[in-house]
Amino acid sequence: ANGPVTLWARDPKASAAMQATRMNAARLDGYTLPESVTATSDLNAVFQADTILLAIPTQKLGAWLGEHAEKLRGKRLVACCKGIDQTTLRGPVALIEATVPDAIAAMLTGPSFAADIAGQLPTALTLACADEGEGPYLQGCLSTPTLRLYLSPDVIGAELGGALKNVIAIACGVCMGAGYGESARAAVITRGFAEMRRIGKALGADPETLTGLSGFGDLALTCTSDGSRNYRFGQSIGAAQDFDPTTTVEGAATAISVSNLAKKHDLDLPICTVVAALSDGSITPDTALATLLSRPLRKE
Ligand SMILES: NC(=O)C1=CN([C@@H]2O[C@H](COP(=O)(O)OP(=O)(O)OC[C@H]3O[C@@H](n4cnc5c(N)ncnc54)[C@H](OP(=O)(O)O)[C@@H]3O)[C@@H](O)[C@H]2O)C=CC1
Ligand SMILES: O=C(CO)COP(=O)(O)O
Repeated sequence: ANGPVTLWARDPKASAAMQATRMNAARLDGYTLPESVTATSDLNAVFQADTILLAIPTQKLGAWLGEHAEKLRGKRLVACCKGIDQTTLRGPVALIEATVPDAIAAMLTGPSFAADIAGQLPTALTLACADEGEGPYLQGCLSTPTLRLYLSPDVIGAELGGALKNVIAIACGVCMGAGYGESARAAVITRGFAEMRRIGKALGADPETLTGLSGFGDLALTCTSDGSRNYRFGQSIGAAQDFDPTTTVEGAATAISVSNLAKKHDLDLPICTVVAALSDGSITPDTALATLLSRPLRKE
């Protein structure tokens, strides 16, 4: 809405259809693109911009950045994806910093279904940027009358909140799909949030960030709504139903990254660990439940 904006998609047919129909029928049907948006599959149009929002799924982001690193030098690169890369155990901002070191890296994250933003429903997000000069600029140019951005310097906390809430959302979906009940789901949200804070502490996040929109806020949305693909993926595991394998479910891959982070930093992360095993089908929901309930009793 604050365009002009170029919307790049790798598929020329998809971008041509978007430009012609002003709709993205495959990904976000029913919403009209603002006039200020031009869809293209020409990467040179992207490289002409000074500010680029990256909405490629996290597991694909590192390779894309590596391929185009030279052209991205000095740009403002705002990551919109939520996950932890399995190969490097880095979040999206850390991937940018490692691949394009002289870019200005930022993270846009928080509770926001794409359809809600496209429908101009009121939404509040975190814009995290460690650069004190560029953060307020990005906050200003990406805010709209219905999209309210809160600025944070804590990119590590913002990355972790968005990545980890997807893992906990899968656990909540399993809980509801298997019929374990809403009290159990509340326990998973709360103890999952404890795991998020534990990881945050180990990796140097500001604890306040995880209580904000990018952590608690997104956890609240994603763990309670079947608008979330991660939650629906969990529901399908819980109910032993099929799930469309082409759907983007960031939490499944991120759960494996988190299990590896747990080993690396010697962290006790029981919910994230069972989500990794549930996602690849190596344990059943009942085994996951028994594993969690048989742990030694402890202080809260
Ligand atoms: N949808 C939502 O409500 C929200 C999503 N996010 C985050 O945004 C990120 C993307 O999710 P979302 O847009 O919903 O996912 P979708 O599955 O709807 O779209 C993914 C897009 O990424 C493209 N893509 C995939 N791999 C590559 C690649 N290697 N190179 C270039 N483009 C690629 C796909 O292209 P193609 O069509 O050609 O496959 C597609 O256009 C995720 O991290 C998600 O967590 C964050 C907040 C809200
Ligand atoms: O991140 C999101 C909402 O904030 C979207 O969640 P899903 O990826 O689970 O659909």
